[in-house]
Amino acid sequence: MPDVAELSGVEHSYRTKEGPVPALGPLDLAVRPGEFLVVVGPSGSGKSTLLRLLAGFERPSTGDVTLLGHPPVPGREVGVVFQQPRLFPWNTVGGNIATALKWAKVPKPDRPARAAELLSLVGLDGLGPRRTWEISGGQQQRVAIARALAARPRLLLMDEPFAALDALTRERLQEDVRPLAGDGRSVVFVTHSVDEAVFLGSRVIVLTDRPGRIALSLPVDLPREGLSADELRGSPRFAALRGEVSAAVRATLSTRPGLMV
Ligand SMILES: Nc1ncnc2c1ncn2[C@@H]1O[C@H](COP(=O)(O)OP(=O)(O)OP(=O)(O)O)[C@@H](O)[C@H]1O
Repeated sequence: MPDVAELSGVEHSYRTKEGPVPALGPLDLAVRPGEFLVVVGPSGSGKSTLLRLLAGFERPSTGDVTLLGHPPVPGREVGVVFQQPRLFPWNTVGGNIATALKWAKVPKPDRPARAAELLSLVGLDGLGPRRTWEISGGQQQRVAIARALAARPRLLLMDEPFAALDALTRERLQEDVRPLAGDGRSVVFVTHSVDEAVFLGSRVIVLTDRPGRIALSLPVDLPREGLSADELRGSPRFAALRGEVSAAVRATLSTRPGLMV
């Protein structure tokens, strides 16, 4: 099967008044069908830039980005989830989903059933009529995930989506998001948490300090089914992988002055 997305020879700099700021690359990366790719790296190493390139929000300064064989078109073909849910506050949970289904050009008669299916997928059955301020932060982020899945994207991009949540809610969401990659869908997920990376990823890449290049690309050989979340997190293999990723992250910081994570 062809790769879902590909970056070849990509470098990206932002133009500023003081001159170009190199943010990413040179870098080659393929997102494979069904993979859960987690990106870890120091602050400012270009993780969000990588997602912005995949979403088509930015064009690379050098090299090529392709999504399903052509340059990505912003707002189409990928679903994006940010750190903040960014829901429409004047709308209900169901209304937020309905708007996404409308944008995704789902025929009107099909929308109620599809909205119910999406809410069920993210564990929010029956919460359609609630206002967005009547649900918790974790539930709001679940709505954001459902909304991002409305158009059945082949690629879901998630930029530190759980960073603002408490530890317990975060673990619950990790457990629910882990199965989202698979048949017909790949996920690229950015996080600062090594534990989160190893738990979620079928592959973890570690970026170097800015401009981010690939310091480590590590397949995660933990079972995707059959073990409970606690069993996975407590397994010796999980600890070994976490150690490997942590060491690579520490190595990227070793050249930095002072304390920066
Ligand atoms: N619009 C912009 N204009 C100028 N420089 C930018 C812009 N966006 C990002 N940068 C710079 O590019 C570099 C990479 O930024 P990016 O946000 O991709 O990093 P990151 O790894 O996601 O960081 P963090 O972990 O802190 O969210 C940083 O040095 C940042 O300051």
